[in-house]
Formats: sequence, C-alpha cells, structure tokens
Amino acid sequence: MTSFTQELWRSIDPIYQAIVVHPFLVGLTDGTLPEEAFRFYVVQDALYLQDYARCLALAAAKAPRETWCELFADHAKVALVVERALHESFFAAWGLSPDKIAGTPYAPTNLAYTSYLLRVAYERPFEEVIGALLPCYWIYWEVGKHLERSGSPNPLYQKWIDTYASEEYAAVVQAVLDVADQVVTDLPESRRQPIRTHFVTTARYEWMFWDAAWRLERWPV
Ligand SMILES: Cc1ncc(CO)c(N)n1
Repeated sequence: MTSFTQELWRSIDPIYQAIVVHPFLVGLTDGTLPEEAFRFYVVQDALYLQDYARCLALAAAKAPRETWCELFADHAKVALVVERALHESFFAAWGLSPDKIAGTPYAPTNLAYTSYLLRVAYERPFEEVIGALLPCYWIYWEVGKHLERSGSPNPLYQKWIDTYASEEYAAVVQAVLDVADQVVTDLPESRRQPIRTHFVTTARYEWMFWDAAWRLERWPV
C-alpha cells in the first residue's frame, strides 16, 4: 500500500526533477557554481534557519504526543546549532561577522518562503505545520544523496553536500516521515487536503530558494 508520505512525494516529482537539473545544483557538483551565488545562498539560509527553528518550536508546542513535542523541540535546537555552525565553517572564511549576517535583508523569495512557513506554523493545526515543514527536511535529504554520488571538486561545496547526505540527517528525516504518516491515520480527507497543498507549496519554494541564489535575487524596486 502507498503511504501518505509516498503519495506526497509523488505529487512533487516534477518539482524535484526541476530541482536536480537546476544550474545551482548542477554547478555544486561540477564546480561551475560561482562562489558569489553560493555565498548568497548560505547567507540567506542562515536567515532562513532562524525562522525555520521557530516554526519547529511551534510544531513542538502543537504536538499531540509528548514524543513528537520532544522531537521537534530537539530539531528546533539543531536548526539553530546548524545556523551557528555556518558562521564557523563558511562566514568566518569570508570575513562575514554575525552582525553582518543578521543585518542582511531577506531576499524576496526568502521572505515569502519564511513568511509562509511562519503563518502556517502560527495559524494552522499540527498536521498542516508538518506538511509545510516536510519538504525542507525531505528535499534536502534526497538532494544530499543525489549530489553525493558525483561529489564536488570545490571543498566548500563538498562540505555542504556532506551535511545533508549524512546518516545522521537521514535518521532525522525518517523520524519526521514517520510522524507525518502516523498523524494522518485518524484524519478525515478534509484535513488531509491542506497538508498536500502546503507540501506542494513549500516544495516549490525550495526550488525558488536555489533559483533566487542563482540569480542573486534583488528587490526590483
Ligand atoms: C531553504 C532550506 N530548506 C531546507 C533546509 C534544510 O534544513 C535548509 N537548510 N534550507
């Protein structure tokens, strides 16, 4: 039988296929990605992770089971630890201080994406929050495994790939997939539909986030 999460993944297959052929991701492995685009991406991602952590904390607060509360509270902390690690592994080498990062304006796509996640996290029930957060976890795992096969000639890019291709990260994502499959078991169809909508929406934002970095996206006015 097809699980709910397998069904979700199938619904974003065209989006995932567009992600793996995007020049940003292809450029990570063949080394053609300009470092300026990578820097743009990592700085925006540091801002993203701070909001993502808050969404995870809201998921923890809304969790109907203690084990799930613990899981998301842990992931909220890990997201901030990962954010801080970016400062040591990337920003220090680029001469970017924590203040400089915090003072960087959100690019339009990042602001739209994080605002959407925060809105769902503040307004909607637990299972919808999971639907919105799931692509962030899952697409990075799939992308990590995909990019690991070719690796990167650029040590900075390889370091990034290793994070998401790790066994540790796999276990984190698998635990969240299990929550998603369990949370829907007693839900009527009317409460499953919004989960699917959030899942597709944030999967699109994942593509857009890489595309924004590739274009060094600026506010048009
Ligand atoms: C934009 C984005 N999505 C997902 C992840 C994975 O946590 C990340 N670091 N950044």
